Amino acid sequence: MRVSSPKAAACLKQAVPTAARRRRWKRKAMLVLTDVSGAKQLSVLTRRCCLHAPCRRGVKRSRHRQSIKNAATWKCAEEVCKEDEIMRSSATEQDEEQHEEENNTESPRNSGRKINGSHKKSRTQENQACTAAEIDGEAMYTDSFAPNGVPNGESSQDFIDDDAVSSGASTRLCLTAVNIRNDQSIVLMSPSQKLTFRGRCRVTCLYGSVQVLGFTIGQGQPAYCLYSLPTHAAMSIEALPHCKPGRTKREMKMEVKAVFRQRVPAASRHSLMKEVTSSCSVLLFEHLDTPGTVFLSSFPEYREVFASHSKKMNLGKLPFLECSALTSIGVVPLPDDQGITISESWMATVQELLKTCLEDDDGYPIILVCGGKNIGKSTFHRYLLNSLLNHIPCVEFLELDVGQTEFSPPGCMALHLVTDPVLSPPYMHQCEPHKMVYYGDVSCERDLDRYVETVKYLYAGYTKETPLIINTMGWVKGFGLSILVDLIRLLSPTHVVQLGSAERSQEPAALTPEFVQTAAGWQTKGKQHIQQKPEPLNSLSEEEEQDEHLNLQAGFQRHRLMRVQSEFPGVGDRRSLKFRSNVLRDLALLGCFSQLQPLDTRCPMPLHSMLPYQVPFSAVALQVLHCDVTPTHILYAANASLVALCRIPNAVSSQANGPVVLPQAPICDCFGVGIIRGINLEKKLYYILTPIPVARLKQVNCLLMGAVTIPHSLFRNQPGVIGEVPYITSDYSFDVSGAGKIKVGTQPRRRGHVKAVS
Ligand SMILES: Nc1ncnc2c1ncn2[C@@H]1O[C@H](COP(=O)(O)OP(=O)(O)OP(=O)(O)O)[C@@H](O)[C@H]1O
Repeated sequence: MRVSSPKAAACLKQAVPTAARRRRWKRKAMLVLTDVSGAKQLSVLTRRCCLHAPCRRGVKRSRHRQSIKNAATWKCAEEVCKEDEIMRSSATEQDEEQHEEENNTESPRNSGRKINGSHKKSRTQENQACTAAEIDGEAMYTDSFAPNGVPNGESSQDFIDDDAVSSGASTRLCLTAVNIRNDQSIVLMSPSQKLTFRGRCRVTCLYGSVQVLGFTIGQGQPAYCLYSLPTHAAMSIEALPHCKPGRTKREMKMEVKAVFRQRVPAASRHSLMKEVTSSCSVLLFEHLDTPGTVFLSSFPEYREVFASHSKKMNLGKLPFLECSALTSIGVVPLPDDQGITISESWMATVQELLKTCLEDDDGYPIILVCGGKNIGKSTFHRYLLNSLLNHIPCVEFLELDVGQTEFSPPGCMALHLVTDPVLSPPYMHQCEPHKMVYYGDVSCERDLDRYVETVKYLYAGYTKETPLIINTMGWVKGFGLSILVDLIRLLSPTHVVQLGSAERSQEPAALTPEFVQTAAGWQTKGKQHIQQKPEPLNSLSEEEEQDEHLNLQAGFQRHRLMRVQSEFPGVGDRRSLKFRSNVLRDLALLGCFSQLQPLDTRCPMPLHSMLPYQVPFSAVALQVLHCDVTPTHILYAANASLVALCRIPNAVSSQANGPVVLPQAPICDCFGVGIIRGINLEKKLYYILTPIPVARLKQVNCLLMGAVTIPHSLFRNQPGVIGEVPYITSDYSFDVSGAGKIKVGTQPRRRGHVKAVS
């Protein structure tokens, strides 16, 4: 945001302490969104900034202004947007219907958005539509049939040269892969054959079955979108052995040929037929572009993550295997050692948990996954989720890692009902939670009590009708360990999976039931602690009563400890990560906002060109989490901020003039996040951009702000803006108030210490 008017500068000077203004001016510094309260970004509130939201290219500024003119609640904002016709398509119910229709006739390039159970049908329909189009449209495509210099009509079966792999040179792949159309290839895989790759694709299993990250994709299942992106270890597709009782090899071969007749153009069929065996699996690979990939790759800093040509694919010095039938659709095969390493203990643990889930009659297991940072917790729970989804339709997932969330935006804690396999990094599968609370920071250090209370609130939503997987933080020492002990006591998991590594010199203590019974928690106390306490002479004090209650509530149920050794290269070493966790968080937030994109991937829309909702001050209450902001400054903190859109049980009492400020930070339902992109002081309106469905928005009556910030790339990349770029300046003096950060100590203090101070 620019501070160009003296009025704005004066306003900022008044609002912000002098200490906060001092920061060295860097030429071309982009952000004037600075810290007024230790955790919050501040931006200057001027009418100019609020009203001059940049226009979408091709839409006249005056018309744009007109469209955001009407004061309205969430509901009315929707109507205004409909009238204006430039509202992003996914926001309105009307458009949702339209999307459904579009989905059914979607081309392979457009599909691939995270699909939950209710969409499964449409995905199948989509496949059917695609099949019909393929058959009808055979003549429309030129059959590309020249992989690896093989002339048209011959298959690209090649063999790996081990020396070449170890020397880092590209080599050929021992797979039959044939390019059948511009963006489609058929791959034949023998049992146990593996394809480890980078890139993204839609995969349909036409015959046999394969396994990807623990999930089995078989014949007759819908297409699945696979994202093996350089932010995470490479994904592998492994063909499974299959036999059909009562059928001869010849009959099975005939079945494969029948599939080819249905799906493969005549010109490509012949060479494929030559390679078919009765035990092979047949996969259809399709090029994949989704609104999410197109939106994220529109940011220069993330283009490499999605680049679909091998040279640009951020492979670095990785050897890649030549297979033009795959590279032409955006998939680069790699040697298998680049994929996920599955240790013996990992596999044994998954098998045993599967057995428990499927065979135990004493209710479903509650599985808590824990371990240090970058030890492989997320990769393990993805594999476990996928393995369970092979057998049961739904698994519940409790997200307690606020810094590295799986399905929800960073800073949120959530309970999810997972019905679809997890075959992508978190930023490609952000989805609606069953129950969610905004914690408001990427670490729980600032307020451990709020963290534990939020856990209890979310756990109350667990249906107990499916297995539950709990993802925890990588903070397992000091207070982090106390919190982990609390979690085990409060949630009473049946199984605790503790990941560790032989390569780490200092491993945290084994979380055996005995250890958990005696260790000190943050809110709960261990057995020893209770025994050591002198018997109360009279009645219990209020605090002791609460402790007793928590210990009773915890119940100290004995869990089964399962230790998993992670054995992948660079385990637990942050330096070995190619992408830092803050980059992954930014990607996750952009992933959320990519849901605003139109389905037509040819024209991605930058966020600043989208029409925001307008919300009256009186309709929503505000609060800043983890720090105190005086009510008179709250709008400074709110403008150009990331906000959580929440529902509090009490009605919001409207204030005559200003914003409604909550006295305390509530623990309440959160529906997702948005960006306050402007505030109109005259009309008393917030302008908010959010991908949350309209039906949910109608329930929102509270906006919470925390220490999670808008990705800077959103400010830096505002294409199509002519002249001054909103929110950014290269002409800014850091002598102006608000230009510096106030650093707030985040070390939590023991309860006793807090008391001693008070
Ligand atoms: N079994 C594995 N084989 C190969 N690479 C792995 C494996 N497990 C994890 N990795 C890689 O290590 C990195 C960290 O993995 P992951 O995110 O699963 O760890 P984490 O413990 O959940 O991390 P955090 O503490 O940040 O939550 C990722 O790049 C991931 O792809």
